Amino acid sequence: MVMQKFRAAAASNRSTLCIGLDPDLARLPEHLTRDAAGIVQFNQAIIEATSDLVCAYKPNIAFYEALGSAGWQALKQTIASIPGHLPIILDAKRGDIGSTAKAYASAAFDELGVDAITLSPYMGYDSLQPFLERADKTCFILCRTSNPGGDDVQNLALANGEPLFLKIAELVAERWNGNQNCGLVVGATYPSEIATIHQRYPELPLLVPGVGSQGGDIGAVLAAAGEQAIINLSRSVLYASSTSSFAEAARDVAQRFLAPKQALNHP
Ligand SMILES: O=c1ccn([C@@H]2O[C@H](COP(=O)(O)O)[C@@H](O)[C@H]2O)c(=O)[nH]1
Repeated sequence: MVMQKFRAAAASNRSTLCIGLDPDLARLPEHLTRDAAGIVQFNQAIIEATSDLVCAYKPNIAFYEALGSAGWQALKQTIASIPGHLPIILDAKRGDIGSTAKAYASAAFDELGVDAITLSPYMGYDSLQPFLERADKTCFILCRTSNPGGDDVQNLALANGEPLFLKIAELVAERWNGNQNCGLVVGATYPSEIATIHQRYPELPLLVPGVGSQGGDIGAVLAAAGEQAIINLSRSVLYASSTSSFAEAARDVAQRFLAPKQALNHP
């Protein structure tokens, strides 16, 4: 079961930090080439500098797809550079009719070989089934996303007065998690919603983006969900410096993230 891989990495590094590998050509350090080769060098330096501080890495597929086939190769090289004991979450937000979902699942789990993926629930069970059936992989399903526009849909009130995102959490916890391989994506920008979700479904791991660049607060997330929160930082770590010491700067940010957390665990 792949959640064991997350737990083992979190325990050995004493960390629930996930670093998002979202390489933006325009923000690469000045000395690197602004192409797929530059991205691989950049990612490898970030991974080398931080692999003892994280419980996972999360490449967002958009940044690689934007470069066409060279980007796909850069993604594969990045994945190959991540130490095998650290889980890789592909942030792809997939979800489509069953036959297409099957191809998406094969691309992620067989071709790329990642451990986990993000999924959109809005086409329902059959659109997720090819992912959920893979008991050795973890599926993080969008529930309450970090962006302000998430309100437009996720906060719509159902007949019982509750917001739609709570129904998504219920579906995941009570119907889609037969293989015990589901988690939820919940934005750090909504800590009280995280607390509600965590209180109702304490067994579900939570992937929490939105800290740092989007304004979410680590302390509030930890108070809301504690050890169940895998907290993602992307831009605030990756672009801590644009100089040749960018990897050291990234490490510093990651260490600063860990400091209050370790204090929490080991008072
Ligand atoms: O609700 C969501 C779901 C996914 N994301 C993704 O996480 C990272 C966040 O990057 P930062 O630079 O730390 O803001 C990025 O890949 C998003 O696409 C999210 O932000 N919110």
